[in-house]
Amino acid sequence: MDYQPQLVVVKVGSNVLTQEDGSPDRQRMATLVKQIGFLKKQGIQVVLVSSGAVAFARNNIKIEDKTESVVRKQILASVGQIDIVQSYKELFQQEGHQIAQIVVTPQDFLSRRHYLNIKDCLLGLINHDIIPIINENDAVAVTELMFTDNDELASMTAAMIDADTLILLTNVDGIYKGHPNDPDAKLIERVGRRTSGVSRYIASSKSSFGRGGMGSKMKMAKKAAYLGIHVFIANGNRENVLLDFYNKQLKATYFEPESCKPNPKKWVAHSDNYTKGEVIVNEGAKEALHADEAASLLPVGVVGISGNFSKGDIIRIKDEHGQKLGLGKAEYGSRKAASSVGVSNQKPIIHYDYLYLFKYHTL
Ligand SMILES: Nc1ncnc2c1ncn2[C@@H]1O[C@H](COP(=O)(O)OP(=O)(O)O)[C@@H](O)[C@H]1O
Ligand SMILES: N[C@@H](CCC(=O)OP(=O)(O)O)C(=O)O
Repeated sequence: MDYQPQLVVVKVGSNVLTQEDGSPDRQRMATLVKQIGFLKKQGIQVVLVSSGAVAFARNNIKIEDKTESVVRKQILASVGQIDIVQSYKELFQQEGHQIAQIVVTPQDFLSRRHYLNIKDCLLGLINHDIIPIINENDAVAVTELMFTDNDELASMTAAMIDADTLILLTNVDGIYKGHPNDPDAKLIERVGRRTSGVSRYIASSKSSFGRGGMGSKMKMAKKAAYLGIHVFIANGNRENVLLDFYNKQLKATYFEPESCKPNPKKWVAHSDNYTKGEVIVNEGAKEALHADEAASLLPVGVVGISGNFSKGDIIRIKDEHGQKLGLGKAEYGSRKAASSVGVSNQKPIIHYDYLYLFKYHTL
């Protein structure tokens, strides 16, 4: 953990920003803003991914009982987002910082070009010393068009801007070997490349306003660490959580980063829900992909193609038993791919730099 952070993505969960009765916890928000101000004074750039839009509006507006749940959420989020950003604006202003609001949907990450547009915008803001505050555009992102939660959005953002650190702030100190309310449950302090069996400790229970739960936090943390990012799951309700991070005294579950991966691989890794087609591979290809040596996927190991995809689209890789193995960017479209199934001496259908295997984030 001995490194000097320079670009940090901090994600704040709804629970950190709300009191037990569900009302906004502006005191907590102020404490976090002050600490982000401190990090910035030390020369560390910070991007904030903040939940809380729904939670900030929940106690403020009365919605008719008959309102459909999706519309209810849309109303709450679009009202609450103003409040949350207004509060951040006032608090950051007191610390002498300017902020910018970015609201996104998963579709914004779909094409490489659009992805790079968001990246340019974020880096532009950072280079002008403005703190970007990101949230999902909950007013339009509904049902299957949503991020799993803001942990996914934060992990995507950290990978996109090549951040060195991702801090996921929630209402517990990290992942426990048991339920966090159980006094005998021990905190898992470090997760490395070879750590396994963590998922068995994850209970499906969520904090009262959380969306994805600890399972999604863990998956995203592991993915980001594989891509080369230092990841901490820590307790945003602890008074000095970000100062402790700076002083290397943070109580947290820390995910050790592996070697930093090229940016295109980071994009592919987060495209799980947006695939346009599938390639089915045989056992030999599966072994080659899972070997320690880096390997691209060649048509000779492909036994089937499905879906209608074009060059540049993200496709899913499955084995012959239907098990999902990973993702990659198609080097050619489905028609050409289908004609080269099983043929040797062909150019890769997925190049290694654009390949992501799910084995990297299972724990
Ligand atoms: N093994 C575990 N260790 C820690 N927390 C866990 C574990 N299993 C489930 N949880 C739950 O995960 C919750 C945090 O996830 P979530 O509700 O999504 O928070 P957030 O709103 O901060 O994103 C904790 O409040 C806790 O109840
Ligand atoms: N975008 C939503 C939060 C969604 C979400 O992922 O919440 P959380 O699990 O608390 O980080 C909002 O601002 O209310």
